[in-house]
Amino acid sequence: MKNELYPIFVKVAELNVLIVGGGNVGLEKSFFMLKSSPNARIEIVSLDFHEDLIALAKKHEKNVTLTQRAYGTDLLEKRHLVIACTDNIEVNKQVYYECKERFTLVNIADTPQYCDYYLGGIVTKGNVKVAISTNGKSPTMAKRLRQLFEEVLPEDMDEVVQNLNEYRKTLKGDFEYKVDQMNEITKTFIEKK
Ligand SMILES: C[C@@]1(CC(=O)O)c2cc3[nH]c(cc4nc(cc5[nH]c(cc(n2)[C@H]1CCC(=O)O)[C@@](C)(CC(=O)O)[C@@H]5CCC(=O)O)C(CC(=O)O)=C4CCC(=O)O)c(CCC(=O)O)c3CC(=O)O
Ligand SMILES: NC(=O)C1=CN([C@@H]2O[C@H](COP(=O)(O)OP(=O)(O)OC[C@H]3O[C@@H](n4cnc5c(N)ncnc54)[C@H](O)[C@@H]3O)[C@@H](O)[C@H]2O)C=CC1
Repeated sequence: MKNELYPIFVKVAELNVLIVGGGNVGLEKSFFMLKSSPNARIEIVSLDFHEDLIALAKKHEKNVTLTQRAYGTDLLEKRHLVIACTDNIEVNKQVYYECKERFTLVNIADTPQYCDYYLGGIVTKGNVKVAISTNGKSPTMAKRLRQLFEEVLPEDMDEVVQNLNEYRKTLKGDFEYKVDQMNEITKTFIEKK
């Protein structure tokens, strides 16, 4: 079997994200989304909130709001992405079906059959980001791979891409010439020692 998921890099700071459920799982999902995207615009709705989630929301108070109430369909209005992780399976399923009706992308955390998309392991080095998925087969391995890439991707990775961006601006010539030049100077990166 091969992973056929299609990764895209979404500007969550410009979208409306709803998370339903503010317990352990809600905390984990919010934590990793905010680690990758500190300006993600998120509303978290829950009957009650994990204390670490309250602290996390405070740290990101510009863009993260906590709303204490039960899930209701009205919450889906104007949402791009929804994640549900309540401890009530019926509520999670309701969120899933109501999102599907609206063509809103939905993830019922930790329940692959109720996900339009999966959250991945994410490594960020400045402008460079690597996202990892095991096709839902082993989230623990996604975490381990994330930790591995955090170690092995060089710290100066960001400097390299910044310099390439600057260098490209100095090039005169048509698009094809620029592509050739950019490929030429980055060739050694993949050459075997
Ligand atoms: C399908 C997916 C759907 C989704 O949630 O998006 C999903 C599903 C499930 N997670 C479960 C549990 C755990 N999840 C983690 C951790 C992470 N899970 C994440 C993503 C995903 N989890 C999606 C697939 C991603 C892919 O394609 O690989 C990460 C990468 C991203 C994130 O959560 O933001 C984040 C690591 C972040 C990081 O460290 O970088 C750990 C590890 C730990 O906590 O140490 C455990 C405990 C170990 C265990 O139980 O196996 C269970 C079992 C629940 C049960 O017991 O019933 C299911 C259901 C199932 O596997 O069937
Ligand atoms: N904690 C874990 O690591 C794992 C949890 N799960 C499952 O994931 C689900 C969530 O787990 P936890 O986050 O640990 O549970 P939790 O009990 O810590 O959090 C659930 C949250 O959902 C909220 N909630 C319940 N009904 C609601 C409603 N109608 N509207 C809005 N919010 C509502 C509660 O107020 C609570 O904050 C559970 O079904 C659990 O069995 C699965 C695998 C691992």
